[in-house]
Amino acid sequence: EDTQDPDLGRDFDVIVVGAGMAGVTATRELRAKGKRVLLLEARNRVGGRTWTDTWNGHMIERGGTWVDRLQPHVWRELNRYELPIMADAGPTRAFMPTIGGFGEYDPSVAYVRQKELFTRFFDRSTEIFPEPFNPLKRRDLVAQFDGFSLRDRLNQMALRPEDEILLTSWTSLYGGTSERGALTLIQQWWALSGGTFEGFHGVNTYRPAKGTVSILNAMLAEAKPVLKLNSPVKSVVQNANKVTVTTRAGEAFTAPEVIMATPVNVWRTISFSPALPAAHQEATTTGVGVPHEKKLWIDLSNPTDRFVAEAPEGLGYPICFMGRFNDNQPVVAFSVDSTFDTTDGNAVERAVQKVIPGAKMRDYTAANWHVDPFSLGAGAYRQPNQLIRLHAKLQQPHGRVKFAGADIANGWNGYIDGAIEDGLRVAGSPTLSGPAAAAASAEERIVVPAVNRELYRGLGIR
Ligand SMILES: Cc1cc2nc3c(=O)[nH]c(=O)nc-3n(C[C@H](O)[C@H](O)[C@H](O)COP(=O)(O)OP(=O)(O)OC[C@H]3O[C@@H](n4cnc5c(N)ncnc54)[C@H](O)[C@@H]3O)c2cc1C
Repeated sequence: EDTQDPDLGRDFDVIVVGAGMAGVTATRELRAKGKRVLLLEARNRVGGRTWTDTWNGHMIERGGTWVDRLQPHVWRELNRYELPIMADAGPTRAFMPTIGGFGEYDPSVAYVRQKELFTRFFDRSTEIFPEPFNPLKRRDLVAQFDGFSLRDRLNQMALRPEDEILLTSWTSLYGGTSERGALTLIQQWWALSGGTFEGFHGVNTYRPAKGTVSILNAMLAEAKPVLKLNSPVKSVVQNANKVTVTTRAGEAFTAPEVIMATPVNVWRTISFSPALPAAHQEATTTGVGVPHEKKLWIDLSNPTDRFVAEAPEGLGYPICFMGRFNDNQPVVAFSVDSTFDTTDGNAVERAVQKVIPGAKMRDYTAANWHVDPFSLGAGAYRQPNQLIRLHAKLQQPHGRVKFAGADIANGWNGYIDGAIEDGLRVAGSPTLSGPAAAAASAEERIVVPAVNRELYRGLGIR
């Protein structure tokens, strides 16, 4: 829908490539500054790695879901547009790994031991990230830990097996594998969460009641850019005066400035002239998005109650995390297992039954973010040494081409909040940290359902 001047034609002030949270935020900011903006999106929808969809009559999020007041950029947007949020009701049963299989617990007691272990795991995190929106503030300390994988940290702790398996559902899910993921990113998230277990897990409690897409729709309604869907960009060619962006269909547009708000992993599928700088090439080749991540929505006829299950890494569980968080909603499950074929319904049911023997599946749907050509991975998760080697460089422009996204954000890297933060940054708008972040987190123009932060994930009180 062309809501800007229809005579704009093919020449714009700025072309933004990618209508995820970062690209849409940058677009809104640039429109507020009076720029003529073309927003080019490859898919037939906005949202990218957030995707509010309908399945069997349920509203589901196939990608990013949870938001929290500790995430000031997204919190400010929810308040700005007065978008309602809901709290998950939370599980009534927790299945936690034990050496002999799974133990079933009351959620209020299931996490006592895990809290102790997490707190030890994160040890010096708030010292390493004293200003968590400025990850290189203590570059000297970061340098001591940046080479560590999550697995290195687990090994260093020399845990008893019955304790280690309480952590590896999380280290595998976040890192893709514990070997692949960098310790420093999860340490930074811990610092962003206030350095507590309740904060760290609590950020997965609230969700936009009308879907993550409600944030994007509100921004787009305000910005009214020229938005072209179904327009995958094939090449980005710059000369001294302008940049020409060409879609796979051969449509060409020009602007003096281009913002690449696609996932880092997708850069390698786009032809840049001149070629990308070395750091950008390294990042897109080695990858930052969690590989092989699949998110499934599963309709189980048994069990039908609210539960959560965490499966350890390396013991043959294709699903590492699974739960029903609200009554009468399908079960959500995550997998980072490269061998798990989610097109095979029998394999999916077997994977569920590995965690809950006797479970019965009626139907399921899966999003495989790794094979999706416009994400080539799930949420970002850095690998060891990428923070010091690459982070600052990836935010640098390449001539007239700038880069944005959750994958390269300063604060909540890999989250919706990071995408919004980085959209602000690339558009030259202030980002939030310190007292400004605290003020945004304190905003209460929306109703915030009460939750009990003493309980795992801040269970909703119903
Ligand atoms: C399964 C899953 C669960 C998650 N859970 C959470 C969560 O609970 N909370 C949270 O905060 N975050 C979560 N995340 C992370 C969060 O969704 C992302 O970090 C964030 O949405 C990324 O936003 P972005 O704008 O940086 O990138 P994207 O959302 O990937 O946007 C990039 C856009 O670029 C487009 N594009 C790609 N290639 C081209 C091309 N060649 N031409 C034109 N356009 C192109 C894409 O289609 C896309 O729309 C999750 C992610 C996944 C995958």
